[in-house]
This record gives sequence, C-alpha cells and structure tokens, in this order.
Amino acid sequence: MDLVSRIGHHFTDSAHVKLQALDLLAEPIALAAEQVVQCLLSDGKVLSCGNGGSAGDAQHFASEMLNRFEMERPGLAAMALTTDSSTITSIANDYSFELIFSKQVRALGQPQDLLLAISTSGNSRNVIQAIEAAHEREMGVIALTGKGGGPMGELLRPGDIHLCVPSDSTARIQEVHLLIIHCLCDAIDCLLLGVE
Ligand SMILES: O=C(CO)[C@@H](O)[C@H](O)[C@H](O)[C@H](O)COP(=O)(O)O
Ligand SMILES: [Zn+2]
Repeated sequence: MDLVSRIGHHFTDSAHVKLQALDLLAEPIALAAEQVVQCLLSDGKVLSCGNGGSAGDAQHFASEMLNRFEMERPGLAAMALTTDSSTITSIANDYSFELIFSKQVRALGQPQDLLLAISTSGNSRNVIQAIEAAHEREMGVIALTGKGGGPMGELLRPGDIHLCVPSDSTARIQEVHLLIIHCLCDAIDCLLLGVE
C-alpha cells in the first residue's frame, strides 16, 4: 500500500471507531461529566494518570481544567500525577514503578475526589494500583480503556464509570480517548455555566 493509501486508511479507520464509540459511550460520557461537576461542587478535585500517550492525555485533561477549554470560566481543580519527575523517579527508584501513581493518590486523595485512570489496554500495573488506592480513599473512578477493558475493567466498582473504546488498536483507542476528554471538558463547562 502506498503512503497516501495508508494515511487514508488511518483516517477512515479512526472515523469509523469514533462513530462506533459514539453509540456506546455518549450516555456514560455525559454521566462522567455530571460526576466531575458534582465532585468540583463538593470541593473535590480530579487526579489523572496514564502511561506514554495516556500520560499526555492525563496532562491534556488537567491543563484544560486548570486553565480553560473553549469557554471563559475560572480554573477547575485537577492534577496530573504524571508530571513531577522528582516524585515519580524517587517512588520508582525507592519502591517500584508500579507505585508511581498509587502513592500520590494515597497522599492527595480525598473521598470527594475522582481519579481519571487512562490505559488503552487496561493492563498497566501502575494505573491498576492507582485505582486500588482511589478505592481505599473512597474516591470514584472514571476509567478510559479499550481492548475490552482488561483487568482495569474488572476492578471497577458500582458507581465508577468505564468508558471502553470498542477497538484493539492502541492508536485508535488513544484518538477516541482525546475526543472523550474534549467532550468531557465541553460538558463540564456547559453544566457549570448553565449553557443549553
Ligand atoms: O502512545 C503510545 C502508542 O500510541 C505509547 O506511548 C503507549 O501509550 C505506551 O506504550 C503505553 O505504555 C501503553 O500503556 P497502556 O495504554 O496499555 O496503559
Ligand atoms: Zn501514540
């Protein structure tokens, strides 16, 4: 296949997975936005985590909360657990890479907070441990996964929200995760600002 055909295939495939995800996930995304707003109105914050491209997604979400998305509004409480290299390297060095997020959740998490846990496979041990720590702290969890959700999906409790992209391709799942994050930011702004 020539390069232009390959690129065409990526675009078509991405659009296709997005439309399939719309049918499955529109309602749970709206529920997740309502859960974030309830958390913020109770003086809670959203802690976000993930590895690789999903670390970027965790930071992308936190920056759009802390700064802004498309509407003018005060900053909202969120924090990516992927950014402090001193904290992350010391936990990984002294204990284990598996604990880089869970130790931060145990230190910062309060029952009114939420964890946004992102993994395309649902297999990442450090994200799984973060969910376990969030449950210990009585926090709710919004999980962004794909590939059927893996062990992460099985770990979720009633009241948690599982947004599982119907694809086995890491790239396609990440593309839908970013779209979900933008839908969440837009819905949160609409709910907070009373926009219909
Ligand atoms: O962005 C990509 C691939 O598109 C990679 O950096 C990818 O995020 C990394 O391999 C992650 O470690 C994968 O972790 P996960 O999504 O399975 O939890
Ligand atoms: Zn990627």
